[in-house]
Amino acid sequence: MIEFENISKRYPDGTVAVDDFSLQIPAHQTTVFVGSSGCGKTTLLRMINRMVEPSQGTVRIDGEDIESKPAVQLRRSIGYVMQNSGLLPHFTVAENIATVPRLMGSTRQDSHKRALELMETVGLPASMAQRYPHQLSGGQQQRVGVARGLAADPNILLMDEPFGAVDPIVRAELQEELIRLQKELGKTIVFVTHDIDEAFLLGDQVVILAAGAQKLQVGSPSEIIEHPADDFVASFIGAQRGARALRVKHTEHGAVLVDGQGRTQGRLVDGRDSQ
Ligand SMILES: Nc1ncnc2c1ncn2[C@@H]1O[C@H](COP(=O)(O)OP(=O)(O)OP(=O)(O)O)[C@@H](O)[C@H]1O
Repeated sequence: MIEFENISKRYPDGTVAVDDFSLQIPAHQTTVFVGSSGCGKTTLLRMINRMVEPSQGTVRIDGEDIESKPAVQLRRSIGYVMQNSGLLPHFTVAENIATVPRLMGSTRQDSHKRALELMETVGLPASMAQRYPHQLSGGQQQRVGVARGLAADPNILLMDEPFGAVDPIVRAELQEELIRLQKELGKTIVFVTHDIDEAFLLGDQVVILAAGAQKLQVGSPSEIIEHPADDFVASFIGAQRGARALRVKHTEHGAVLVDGQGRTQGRLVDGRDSQ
């Protein structure tokens, strides 16, 4: 479990990016920080692996204050995937993935083997191992980024808008792939996005944030959709429009559900809760 306790971050120029933020992030689940640009999502994420040091407060991992751990060691033990994959342009795919195991002391041969295993895990053919990042599509580069994030077999994986720069079709593919991976690996994932649909799709716990990392609501997607904390959250999650504004339409073959654009989304099979 990751805990933020009364965390604030004031940057040297005086910007208060995070103002007294507390949260518990359960292990083996996906927690998503969602909010508009500049609300402090990246700052929060980077305080988990000490890329950013808080001005006040404590971050704990499994009960232990992370300040007690050397920053470099902590950073290497936590996976980090960022928006533009962050791949080293003069390293091949395999070399990019193998960097972390190499830094952690694995032999060249073992690290290469690990890189090939991870390529398979994230759905990349082994034939791409010797390519350079510029010889891959944006979606493939992001897969390499995810493989690299997993290379140290971390318990925690931090993902900062990892699918923000790819087109919607590839994005949907990567999201499905992450859901599949997470079922298999059960990591503690902390994911940052400004896309509420992505947050609801991927998050077990969704944290809706406003400026200064102010928590507007924390809950499962169902809790938030069923009980938005206030009108602002209701409007932010699009409760009254688009894919979440479902209406019942009666047809001669029974009731169907129609979204805000009038498109049929499914058939109403039963009035009771179903799991
Ligand atoms: N190194 C820095 N020095 C000064 N201010 C910073 C620094 N990094 C971030 N900020 C400011 O802190 C606030 C929060 O930034 P942060 O990057 O955490 O937000 P974000 O929610 O991740 O935004 P985005 O979605 O645009 O990436 C913003 O006002 C930003 O300008």
